[in-house]
Amino acid sequence: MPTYPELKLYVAGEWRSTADTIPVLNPANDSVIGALPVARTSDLDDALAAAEHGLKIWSRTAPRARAEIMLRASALLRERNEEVAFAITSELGKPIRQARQEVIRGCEFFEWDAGEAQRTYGHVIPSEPGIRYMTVHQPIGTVAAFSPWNFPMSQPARKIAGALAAGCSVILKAAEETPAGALHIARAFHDAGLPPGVLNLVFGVPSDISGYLIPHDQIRMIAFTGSTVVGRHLTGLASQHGKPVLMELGGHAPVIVCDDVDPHQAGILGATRKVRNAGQVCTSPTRFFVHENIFDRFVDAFATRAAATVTADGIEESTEMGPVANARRVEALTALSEDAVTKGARLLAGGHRIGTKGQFFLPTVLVDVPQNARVMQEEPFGPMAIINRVASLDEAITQANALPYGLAAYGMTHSAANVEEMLNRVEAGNLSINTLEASVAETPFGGVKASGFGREGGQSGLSHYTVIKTLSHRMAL
Ligand SMILES: NC(=O)C1=CN([C@@H]2O[C@H](COP(=O)(O)OP(=O)(O)OC[C@H]3O[C@@H](n4cnc5c(N)ncnc54)[C@H](O)[C@@H]3O)[C@@H](O)[C@H]2O)C=CC1
Ligand SMILES: O=Cc1ccc(S(=O)(=O)O)cc1
Repeated sequence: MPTYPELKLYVAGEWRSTADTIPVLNPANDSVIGALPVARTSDLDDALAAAEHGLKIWSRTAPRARAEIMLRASALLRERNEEVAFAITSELGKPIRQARQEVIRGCEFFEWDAGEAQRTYGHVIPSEPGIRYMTVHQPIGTVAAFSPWNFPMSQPARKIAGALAAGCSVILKAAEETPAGALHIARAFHDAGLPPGVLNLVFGVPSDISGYLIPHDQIRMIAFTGSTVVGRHLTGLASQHGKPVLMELGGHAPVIVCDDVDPHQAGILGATRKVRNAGQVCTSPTRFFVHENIFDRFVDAFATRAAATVTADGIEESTEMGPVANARRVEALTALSEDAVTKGARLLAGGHRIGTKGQFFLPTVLVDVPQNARVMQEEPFGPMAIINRVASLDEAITQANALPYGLAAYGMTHSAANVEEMLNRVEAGNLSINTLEASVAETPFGGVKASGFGREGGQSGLSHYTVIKTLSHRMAL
C-alpha cells in the first residue's frame, strides 16, 4: 500500500520544512494525514530569488531540451501513478479510479505542452526590400500560479506545463487542503533534472502569499483557478500592478436535452457524470434543461441512477462517489437543498449528509426548481443537479444564458440544426454535444463572462506565458 508523502516546500531545487504547519485531513474519516509547512516571508523571498535565477537558465534552454525534461517528468508520474493517486484520494476523497485518471490527464497536459514548446512559431512579415520584419515569442518571465483543491494533480499540471513549456520560471502556491499532487509533480521534475529554481512550490495563507508575490516586479504574470470572487480580487491586485492574468473561474454548466435523444440513456449519462469528483468540478453539469416531451422519462432514469451511486470511502475500488472535500461543502450543499425545497422544488434524491464520520453528502436531484431558489444562481460545487422542463430549444438557450457564468455548456441532440443553434447562441467557452467531457489537453479550455478569461491547453495554451517581440531589421544603416 502506498503512503501519503511527507509535506515540504520546494524552493531553489531543495525541500524544506517550517515550524508553522497546517493539518491536512482525509475527508473520508476526518483523520489527520499530514502536516503542511507554512511558507515564511523569507521562504517567499528565496523562491523569488530562485525563480529569477531559474528563469535565466530555462529561458535560454532550447525548446527541445525543455520538452525532454517535461516528458521525462511525465513518464515518472505515469510510473508513480498508484502512489500519486493514493495521495489524491487520501486528501480529497475522490474515488481511486478517478484519481488514477486525473494523474493520466495531468501527464497529458505535460506531454501536449512539451510538444507545443517546440512550435511557438513567430512570423516573417512581408516588407519592402532592405528591411525584414519578424516576430519571436519569448517567455513572459516568472509566473505566480495558484491552483485549487479539487484536482490536486491535474490543475497544478495545467499551469506548470504551460509556463515551463514557454520557458518561464514558476512559483506555484497549490491548495493547502490538497497539497500532495503538486508535491509529486515537483518531485518528478526534480528527478527528471529540471534546473533548480525553475519550479518552486509554496503553501501558506493564500491571501498572504498572493498579496506578497503579485506586487513584486519580478512576477510578470498571474495564473489562477478557483472561485470567481477570489479570481476577481486577484485580477484587481494584478491590474493595480499592471500585470496580465489567466483566470479560470467558476461555472454553473447548463445541459440542454433535446427531444430527439433517448431520455433513459441521457438521464444515466447525466447522473453518472454529475457525481464525478462529487460534483466538485467547475465544468460539472448542473442545470439540466430537458424538453417537456421526454422530461418524465429523463427524470426517472437520472434520479434512479443518482440514488444508486455507490457512495463510500474513495479508497475502495467499488466506490463511485467519495466524500466532498470538507465540512464547508456539506454545510453549503445542505443549505442550498433546503432553500430550494422551501421555495417549491421537488427533492427526488439525497439532499443531506450521511454518516457521522467523514464528509459524505448524497447525490441530490432537485426537479422543477423555481428561479428564486439560490441554487439557480449559486454554483453548488457538489453532487447536486437541477432538472427543469422547457418547451423549446429557444427557451433552453435563454435559460442557459441567464447566469453570469459561461464556462462549460452541454447539449444532447442528433440534429445538426440544433447543434448550430447552440454553437451560435450559448454563452460558454466550451460547448460539448452528446458528451459531458469539456476539457482535454489538445483543445483550449476557459470561460467567458464571470467564468474568467484566457485559455489553457490546445494550440493557444502557451500564448499567455509568452510575449511577442517584433524585430525590424534594416540590412544597412
Ligand atoms: N474553478 C474551480 O476549479 C474551483 C472553484 N471553487 C469555487 O469556490 C467556491 C468556494 O471554495 P472554497 O475552497 O470554500 O473557498 P475559496 O474561494 O476561499 O478558495 C478557492 C481556492 O482559492 C484559493 N484562494 C482563496 N483566497 C485566495 C487568495 N487571496 N489568493 C490566492 N488564492 C486564494 C484557495 O486556496 C482555494 O484553493 C466553491 O464553492 C467553488 O464554487 C473552488 C475550488 C476550485
Ligand atoms: O474544476 C475545473 C476543472 C477541473 C479539471 C479539469 S481537467 O479535467 O483536469 O482538465 C478541468 C477543469
